[in-house]
Amino acid sequence: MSQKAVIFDLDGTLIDSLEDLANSVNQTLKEFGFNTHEINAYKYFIGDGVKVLLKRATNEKENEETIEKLHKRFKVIYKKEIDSKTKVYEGIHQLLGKLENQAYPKAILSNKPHNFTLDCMNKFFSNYSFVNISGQKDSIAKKPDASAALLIAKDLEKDVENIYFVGDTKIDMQTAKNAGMIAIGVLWGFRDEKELRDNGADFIVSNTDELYDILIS
Ligand SMILES: O=C(O)COP(=O)(O)O
Repeated sequence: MSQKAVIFDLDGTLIDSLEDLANSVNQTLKEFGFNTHEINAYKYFIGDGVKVLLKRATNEKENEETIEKLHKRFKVIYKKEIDSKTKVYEGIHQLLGKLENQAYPKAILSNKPHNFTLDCMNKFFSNYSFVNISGQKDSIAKKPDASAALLIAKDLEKDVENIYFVGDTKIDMQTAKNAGMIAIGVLWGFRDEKELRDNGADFIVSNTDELYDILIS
C-alpha cells in the first residue's frame, strides 16, 4: 500500500455539476419570485455549501427564514436533477482506476450535503473503493474548517503531511492548509489558478495525468 493517501473534493473536481446545481437554484429562485443568474455565475456561488449558495444567489439580502424556505424547495428540485447534466471530468475514471489498482487510499470531502454527496458517489463512482465519503453534515464544521479532513485522516491511517487534498476552489486549498495536508489545485473546475495559488496550493495541475504523477511521486 502507498505511503500516501488522497482526499478529493467532489463538485468541480471529480464531477462537473455546475449546470444541474445552477438550474435547480434558478428554478427555486423563479418559484419564489427572485431573479435568476447565468450558469457561469454559479462557479462563484458554489463551494461553501447549499445555504451560502442560496444566500449568494439572493444577493446576500434575505433573512434566515427565507433562505430556509428556499433550501427546502431546492432539496426537492435538486434530488430530481442531480444527474441530469452532471458529468465526470475527463480522465477521472482512468485516474481512480489506476489508484485503485495500487491500493492507494482515497476519500471524499465535500461541502455538498451528505445525502447528495452519497447519491453522486453511488451514481458515478460505485466501482471504486473510498475509505471515507463525507459530505456536509450539520454535526461537523464544513470546509475550510479542518475538523472533517482530520477525521478522514484517521480513517486513511496516514499522517496529515502524507495526505494530498485535491480541489478546485480556495475553500479546498484552505482546508488542506488548515489540516496540514498537501494542497493540489485543479484547473478544470470552477475557479482560476490565481485563486488557488493565493490560497496556498502546493501544486497546480491542468489534467489528470499531471495529478496522477504527483500522487504517486
Ligand atoms: O456544494 C458545494 O457547495 C461544494 O461542494 P464541493 O465541496 O464538493 O465543491
